[in-house]
Amino acid sequence: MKTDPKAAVRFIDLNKSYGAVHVLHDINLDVPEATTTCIIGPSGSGKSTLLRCTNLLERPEAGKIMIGDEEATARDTNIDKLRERVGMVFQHFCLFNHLDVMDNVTLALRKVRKMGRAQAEALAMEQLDAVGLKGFERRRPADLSGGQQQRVAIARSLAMQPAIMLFDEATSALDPELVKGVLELMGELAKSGMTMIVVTHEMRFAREVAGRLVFMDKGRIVEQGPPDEVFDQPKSPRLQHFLNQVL
Ligand SMILES: Nc1ncnc2c1ncn2[C@@H]1O[C@H](COP(=O)(O)OP(=O)(O)OP(=O)(O)O)[C@@H](O)[C@H]1O
Repeated sequence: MKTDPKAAVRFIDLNKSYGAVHVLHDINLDVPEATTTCIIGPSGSGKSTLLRCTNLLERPEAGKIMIGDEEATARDTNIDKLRERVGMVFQHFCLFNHLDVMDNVTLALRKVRKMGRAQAEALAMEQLDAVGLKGFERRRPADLSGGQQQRVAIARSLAMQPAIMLFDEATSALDPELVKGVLELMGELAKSGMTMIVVTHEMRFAREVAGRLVFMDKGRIVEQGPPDEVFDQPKSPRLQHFLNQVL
């Protein structure tokens, strides 16, 4: 296989099943550094599963995932350390509703990183400021809009200073008027040089922000390349059919 020497994440012959259902088939993919790789494809094609394997929320039963020079799928991987390096933002935010914004953002810094409260809060303030939520520190998630909750989730991930960020349909649960702001924030993060893998149904975002686009169908990577090429010159009938439906 031809490999990218600067790959931040490398999936090698990855296979994943849920019981008898084989969901990922022989995935081979290099995710370049400092680039946004968008994964698109029909519902149930395995996009989220691939993302969730990347930080071991799911364990593949065959194949390897390399994060830089380290094999994430090795038996002795320290999962906390892996998730410090590989942050993840979910569709449904996954905030702790009984904690305020500041405590949501600082929790992992204090419990996983063992950082003192003052230092953790200073770091959290920087990130809350960066996502436009300065002044919201003492609010509870229930008192925020969905877009603001998603910004808290992004700030929480960024506070851990990850090398790679995973976004799993981060705007799918938002009211339409709140989608734009979160996509803009993700776009800024991409421009800043963060390595990102983004599962999305937002085709405009994928075209404008992605450096690389990956089309999955039925658990396989069917096509990949620069967004303009994938959108404008789809080779496979499956991608052509998908684009006809979503564009
Ligand atoms: N925890 C699970 N247990 C059993 N089957 C699962 C589980 N998670 C996902 N699946 C199945 O695996 C397949 C791939 O699901 P996945 O969520 O990865 O697809 P997707 O492309 O992200 O879909 P969507 O765009 O709808 O989110 C689907 O058939 C789904 O039903």
